[in-house]
Amino acid sequence: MFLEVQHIIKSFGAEKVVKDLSFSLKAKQTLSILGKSGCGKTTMLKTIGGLLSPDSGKILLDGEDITETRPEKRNIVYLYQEDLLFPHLNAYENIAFGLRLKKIPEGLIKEKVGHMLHSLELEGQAEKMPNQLSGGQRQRVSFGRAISTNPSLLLLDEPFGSLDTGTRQRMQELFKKLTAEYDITSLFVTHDLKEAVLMGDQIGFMQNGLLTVYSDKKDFIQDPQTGVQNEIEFWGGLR
Ligand SMILES: Nc1ncnc2c1ncn2[C@@H]1O[C@H](COP(=O)(O)OP(=O)(O)OP(=O)(O)O)[C@@H](O)[C@H]1O
Repeated sequence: MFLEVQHIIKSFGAEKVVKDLSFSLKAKQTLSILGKSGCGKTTMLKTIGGLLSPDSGKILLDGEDITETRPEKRNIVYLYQEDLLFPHLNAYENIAFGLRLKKIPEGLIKEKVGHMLHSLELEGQAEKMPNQLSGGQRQRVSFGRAISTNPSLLLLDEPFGSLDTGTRQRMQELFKKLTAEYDITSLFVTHDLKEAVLMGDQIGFMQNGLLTVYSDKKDFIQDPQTGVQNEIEFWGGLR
């Protein structure tokens, strides 16, 4: 398995927020994680990304134990809803930022950013500053910046939460396309049931710091805890 999370526990004071978290994920797959506010999703992502240290447990990425590795050395990108672009850099430079840090030659940066802008359907927006872009366009630039450096793992924390329904739907389609094109392995946290089903190759449900990963989408749909059955009954009741 590409990502292996083994018995992670994380507490804040007396509050045990992540309880014995264990799961694994194959390369190039997306695990979507659904859960109510406060159940520990962000804490889980931050622990995997290295922004928080677990009390105990292990994290292996591509066979390497990264539990103690500093966040900037993990090759993991954490992307969240309010993720800010650099306000003084235009769309092109925001995407190029990580590549410049890696000292990639200018010609190659031009090629990679050009390709990314095309994939993100942002041609013609390259020169715009963040405050001249729409919310959905800014989100796409953030996304481009996150994946342009080919991270081993992408952690997405409710990335489309602030977008209107139509834009959100287009971002979901674009995300699917880009994860396939850039061979991305990701954890996708969302409050949205439909989004969880659409985005995940696998689905997990988190409740009170405990994560259940379903081997099959059908099991997820049938489990009364996940809320899918309520949803089906609601829509069925309107017929
Ligand atoms: N730095 C911290 N110090 C103390 N408690 C914290 C800290 N960060 C999170 N918590 C607590 O841990 C619990 C889980 O928070 P977390 O942010 O992981 O939830 P979440 O599932 O991501 O929620 P949401 O969907 O609302 O973002 C909450 O009770 C929160 O108050």
